[in-house]
Amino acid sequence: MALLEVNNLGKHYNGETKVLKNVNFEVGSGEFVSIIGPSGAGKSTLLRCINRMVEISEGSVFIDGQSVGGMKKKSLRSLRTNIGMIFQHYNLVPRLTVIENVLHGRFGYKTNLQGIFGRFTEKEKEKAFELLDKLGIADHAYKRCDQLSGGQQQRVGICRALIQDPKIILCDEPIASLDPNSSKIIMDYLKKITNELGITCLVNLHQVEVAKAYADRIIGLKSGEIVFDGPSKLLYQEKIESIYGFQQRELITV
Ligand SMILES: Nc1ncnc2c1ncn2[C@@H]1O[C@H](COP(=O)(O)OP(=O)(O)OP(=O)(O)O)[C@@H](O)[C@H]1O
Repeated sequence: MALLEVNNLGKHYNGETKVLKNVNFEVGSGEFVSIIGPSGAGKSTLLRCINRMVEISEGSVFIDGQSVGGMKKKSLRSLRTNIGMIFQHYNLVPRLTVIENVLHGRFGYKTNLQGIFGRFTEKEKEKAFELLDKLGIADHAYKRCDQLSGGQQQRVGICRALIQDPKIILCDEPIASLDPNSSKIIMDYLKKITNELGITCLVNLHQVEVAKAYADRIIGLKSGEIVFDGPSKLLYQEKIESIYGFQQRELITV
């Protein structure tokens, strides 16, 4: 059984034009898949449907055999402990420290009261330090997050996702705000997570050349439809141009 199954997924916002149309694919454990496509193709919406940050309009999404669409609040909260999220703008709490932000990744396992009072076990704190150390930012543990560079903040985002013990990590343009050096560090870590921990990574990317360099498999979206799904090495220039259109040719260097 695939870890993620997306069946005939359709999505419209407010009953208007369909943003996703009949999207079908499966992703197995430990796969590193990149989703590419022009602006507005529906990449973010697809990730949001998978963890139900937005409601699914048609079709179904299964994670580990559980249907995401039909879930009540409590089951959804429990399911989401399996899904790490990494965002373009990090989504950290800027005035809190690095370590506090990482520990936020454990909220899904806490009662509301434990969460409010920030009650974390020694084991959780040790794990948080261990992760920060692995990502090379343990020295910053007690700094406020807004004192860190973008690349460092994204590493905090990765630690926050990992401390959840997720089965899958959804990354929505994780390097769109970063310079090339920081982007490489982040992509290397994401790849490492998949290779060493067997965690599935689904990564939305604008940069086709990065997707080709890192992903085993690429899914190309255009106007809400899958127009390519296959090994990265089979995504040829012609297909890339048909996904993005000729006018954007200069933006795509492969
Ligand atoms: N909350 C919303 N309400 C209404 N329309 C939305 C909403 N979110 C996205 N859309 C529309 O859905 C379409 C797909 O948007 P989405 O953000 O999923 O695309 P994307 O491929 O991730 O784009 P980008 O690469 O620019 O982030 C766009 O036309 C967008 O305007």
